[in-house]
Amino acid sequence: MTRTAAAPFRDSIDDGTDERSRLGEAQDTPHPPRSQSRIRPPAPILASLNAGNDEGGLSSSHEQTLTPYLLKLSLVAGTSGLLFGWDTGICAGLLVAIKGDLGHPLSAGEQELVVSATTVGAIFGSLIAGRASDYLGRKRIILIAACLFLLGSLEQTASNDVPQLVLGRFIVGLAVGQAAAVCPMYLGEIAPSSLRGRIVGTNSLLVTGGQVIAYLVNAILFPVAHGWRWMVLASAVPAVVQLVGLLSLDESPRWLVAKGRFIQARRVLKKIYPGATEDMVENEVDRILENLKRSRQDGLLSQQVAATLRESSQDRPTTSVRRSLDSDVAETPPAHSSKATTRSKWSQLFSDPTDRRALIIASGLMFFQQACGFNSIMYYSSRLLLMAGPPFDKNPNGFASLIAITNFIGTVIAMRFVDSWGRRKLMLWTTAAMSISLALLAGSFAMIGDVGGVVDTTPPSAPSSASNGTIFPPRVATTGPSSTSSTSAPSHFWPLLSLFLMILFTLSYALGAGLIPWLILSEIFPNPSTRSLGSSLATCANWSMNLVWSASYLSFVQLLGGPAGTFGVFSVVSAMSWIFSWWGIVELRGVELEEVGRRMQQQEGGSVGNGGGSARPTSGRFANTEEHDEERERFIVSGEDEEEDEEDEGQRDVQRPRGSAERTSR
Ligand SMILES: O[C@H]1[C@H](O)[C@@H](O)[C@H](O)[C@@H](O)[C@H]1O
Repeated sequence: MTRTAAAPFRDSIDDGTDERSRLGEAQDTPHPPRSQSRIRPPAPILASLNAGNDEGGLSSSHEQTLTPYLLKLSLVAGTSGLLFGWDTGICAGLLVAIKGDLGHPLSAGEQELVVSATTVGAIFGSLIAGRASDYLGRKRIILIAACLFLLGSLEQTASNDVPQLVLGRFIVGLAVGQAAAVCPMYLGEIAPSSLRGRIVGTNSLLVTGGQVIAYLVNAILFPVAHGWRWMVLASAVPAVVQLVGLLSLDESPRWLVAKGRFIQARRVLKKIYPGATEDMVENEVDRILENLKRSRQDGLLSQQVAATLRESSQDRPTTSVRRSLDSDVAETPPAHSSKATTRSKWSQLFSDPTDRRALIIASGLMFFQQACGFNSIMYYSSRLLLMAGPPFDKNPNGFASLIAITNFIGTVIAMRFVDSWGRRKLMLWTTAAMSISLALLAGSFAMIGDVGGVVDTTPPSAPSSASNGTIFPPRVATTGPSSTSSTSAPSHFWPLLSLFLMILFTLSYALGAGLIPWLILSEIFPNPSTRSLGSSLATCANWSMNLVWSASYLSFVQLLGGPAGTFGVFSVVSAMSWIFSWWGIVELRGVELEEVGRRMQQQEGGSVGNGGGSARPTSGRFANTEEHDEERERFIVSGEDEEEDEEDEGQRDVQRPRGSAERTSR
C-alpha cells in the first residue's frame, strides 16, 4: 500500500516532531537536527529558507514579491474596504446635506437612526459572514457584499422618506459588516506570510482612502441642490467596478483545499508562487491539509471538516472517493450535520485554549480600536474644531479633512513597516503615543475653556456644520486662560495646538490601532475551521463598540461638560489598550497560517508541536499512527475538484500529494 505522506498526520505534541514526520520517519527514529528535519528544497530556495523564517512552508521557503497577480487580488477584494470607508465617511456629509428633502429637516433622533442603521447592519452582516463564508466561499461573500453595496446605494438614492433611507443605510451596513469580516480573512489566506501585512493592509488602506474620497465628495457636492443623492449614488461606481473585477478573482486556496478542490487550489497556489515547482505546490497543499487534519484530531472540528467535505461532494456522489469520504463522516448524523457543525465550531472556539485565546486577542483589539474614540474624532472633527473656535470657525470642514487625510497617510506608512517591525512593536509604540496625545488634547481643550457646555440638537443649516448629528455652537470668545475677557478676540494658540494634537493622535492611531487589529484578525485563528467564526465575532465586537460611541458620544460630551473630559477618558482607554496589547499580541510577522497555533503555544510557554490547533495529546480513534495514515489517505483521495473533475478526469491525482508520495512508501 502506498503511503502518501502519511507521516505529517502523526501526532506531534513535542517540538520538532512534525518536521520529522514530514520526512516520513518513524517516530522512534532519533530526532534529527532541526536543519535536516525537513524536505530539501532546491538550493536557491534553501538559501532563502536558511536565511529567514524557520517554518518551512512554501511561503517561507520562497522569495516572494508583490506580483501583479497578488496586487490584483488585493485590489479587487480590497474594493470592499474602499466601499466600507466610503459608505461610513459619506454619512457625515449626508446628514447635513439632506436638509428638508425627505419631507422635513431630520430630527436628532432621525439622524441617530440613519447613522446607527449602518452600524446595526454591520453587526448583523459580520455575524452572518463567518458561517456563510465557510459554506459559500470567501469570494461569494465578497460578491454578495458588492451586490448589497450597490443595492443599498440605489435604495438610498431613491428614498423619499426617512424609513426608506434607513433601509438603504441598513443594507449598506450588512455589506460593510460582511466585507469587514471576510476581506481581511481572504487576504490573509491568499497572502504569502512575508507579505501578509502589506496585503491585508491594502484593505485598511482602501478603507481610509474611501473615507478621504467620501469627505471630498461631501465637500464638492454640498453646495449642489439634492447633492446628497449624488453622494450616495457615487458609491455605486466602485461597487460596479468591483463586480466586474470579481469575475477574475480566485478563491482562497485554503478554502479550496478544505472543500477538496485540489486542482483549483494548486492552480491558485501556482499563480501566487509563480516560481514554485510542482512539488513545492504539492507540499503546500499538503501543509494546508495537514493543518485541517490536525484540527480534525481535536474532536469537534473533525466533524466540521468532514461535514464540509461531505457537502462539497454531495453534488457528484459517484466515485469510490465519495464512498470513502462518506464512511469517514458516518459519525456525524446527516440530519443534524449543519447544527452539529455550528455547535462544534462554537464549542471549539470557546473550549480550545489556543482558539479561545485567539478570540480574546482579536476581539479585544477590535474592541479597543473603537473604544479609543477614534471614530468620534473622525465623525465629529468639524464640530470639535467649530467648538475650538477661530481660526476654524470659517471652514471647519477643510481642517477636518486633514484628519481623514492623515489617517490615510498613516496607513500607507504603517503598511511599509508592519512586516519589518512586526505587529507588536508597532502597536505598543503607537498606542502609547495615542494615549499621550489624547491626554495632551484633553489639556488643550480644557485650556480653550467652556466651549461645549451646550449641545444644540438643531438640524444644521450651514455648509460649515457638516458632521453626523448634533451640532455644537461655535466658540466666539474664550473664558480660558488664553483670554482675559469674554468679549476679547480668542487666542488661536490652543485651537491650533488642539488640531495639531488631533492630527498626532490620528497618525498614531493609523500607524497601529487602525491597521493591526484587522491584520491580527486575519492571521491569529490557528484552526481553519473556526477562523471564519472567530473573525465574525471579533468584527462584531468592533461594530458593537462603534455603535456604543456613535450612539452616545454627544451625550457623553454633554455629561462631561465638553470634549476635554471625553479625551481624558479616551486617553485612559488607550492606556488600557496598551496593557491589553502588551499582554495579548503574539508576533506573527512572517509566520505561515499553518504555523500560527504552534507559535501561540510557544509564546504561552506550553507544549509545542501542533501547528494547527491545540497541542492536546492525541487519544481515542486518532491515537494510532497507522490510523492517522489511513485517515489521511481517505482525506486525500477525496480530493476531487467538483467543478473540474470531468475535464481533469485523466489527470486527476488521486494520490494527491505527489511530492509526498515520492518521498514515502510503505
Ligand atoms: O480600521 C478602520 C479605519 O481605521 C477607519 O478609519 C475607521 O473608521 C474604522 O472604524 C476602522 O475599523
